[in-house]
Amino acid sequence: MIELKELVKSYGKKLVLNGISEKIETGEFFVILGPSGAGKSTMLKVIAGIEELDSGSIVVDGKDISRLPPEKRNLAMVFQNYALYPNMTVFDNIAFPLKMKGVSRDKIKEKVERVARLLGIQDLLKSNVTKISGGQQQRVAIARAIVREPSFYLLDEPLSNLDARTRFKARGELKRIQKELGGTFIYVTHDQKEAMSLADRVAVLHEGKFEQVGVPMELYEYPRTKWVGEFIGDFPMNFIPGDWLGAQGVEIGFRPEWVKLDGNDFRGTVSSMESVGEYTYLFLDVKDTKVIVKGSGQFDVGDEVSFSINKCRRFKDGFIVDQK
Ligand SMILES: Nc1ncnc2c1ncn2[C@@H]1O[C@H](COP(=O)(O)OP(=O)(O)OP(=O)(O)O)[C@@H](O)[C@H]1O
Repeated sequence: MIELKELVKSYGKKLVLNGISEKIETGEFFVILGPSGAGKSTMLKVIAGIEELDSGSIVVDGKDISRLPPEKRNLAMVFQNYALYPNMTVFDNIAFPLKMKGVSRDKIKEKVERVARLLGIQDLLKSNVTKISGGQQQRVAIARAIVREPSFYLLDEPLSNLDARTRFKARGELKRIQKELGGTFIYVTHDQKEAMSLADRVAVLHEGKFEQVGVPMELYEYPRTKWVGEFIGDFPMNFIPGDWLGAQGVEIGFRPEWVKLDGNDFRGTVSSMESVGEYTYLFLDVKDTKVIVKGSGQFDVGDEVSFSINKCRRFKDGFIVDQK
């Protein structure tokens, strides 16, 4: 288990991590999600020991590693740009950390071949790393991290250089590899889709704190704050004054698909639209508020649409009131 205890980190006057605590289970795929500049990379750097904490501690399997230098922390880090050694073969890249440790040649061969098989790159071992695709390079980077058998892994948006389709495939692969390894992954991304599809649990980083930590469905269904409701989802959660539905002193939050079109509670005018396959997201002006609803069929800007809300959550002072 990895315990993050009251992590605080600032750069000059800028407080980036403002007392973060969480326990990450062994074998968990833990994703830290936040917008650009939220402090995700900083979080990984303090765990890795590349940046020093102002205060707080990191305890791994009961041992405080916070004051250890990076190389003594027994973790592996995979970055956005894989930083592979360009003039070496795939084999030599993967073997590199083992050579540094003085592992014997036979043992290196055995280990490299094993991780290469795990990642499906066994046929590329003799290739130069600059002559393989981005997706393959990414696997080499992961193989190089895995081969050291670290106690856990830190991944900083490792899929962000891949095109959308390869990325989708790579996510599935990564999840499979993680399960096969039984490794603990701490993975940071600003892409909520990626977070939702990979994570056992997601931590939403906002203003130096984990604003919510939970399984993906929980974050989607019961966002702890309005901010999380707007941040998670292909489209933000809608918010309307409670009194529209007869509820005083609260705001009502609902997802675009939690409505029934042609229902008779509200009317709105289509101001724009976005088609996603067979569905269309309609951006409506309803009274003085913007509301997004999901529909199917033909619509035009300027159309009048009526709808009712099937499911909703109540929020007070920015926080959810309804419990699961
Ligand atoms: N070495 C540094 N010196 C000063 N400020 C820094 C340093 N590194 C990061 N920051 C600042 O700390 C904040 C958090 O940066 P960080 O890179 O951790 O964010 P991030 O969530 O990873 O962003 P992104 O998704 O854009 O990579 C930013 O405001 C950034 O400008």
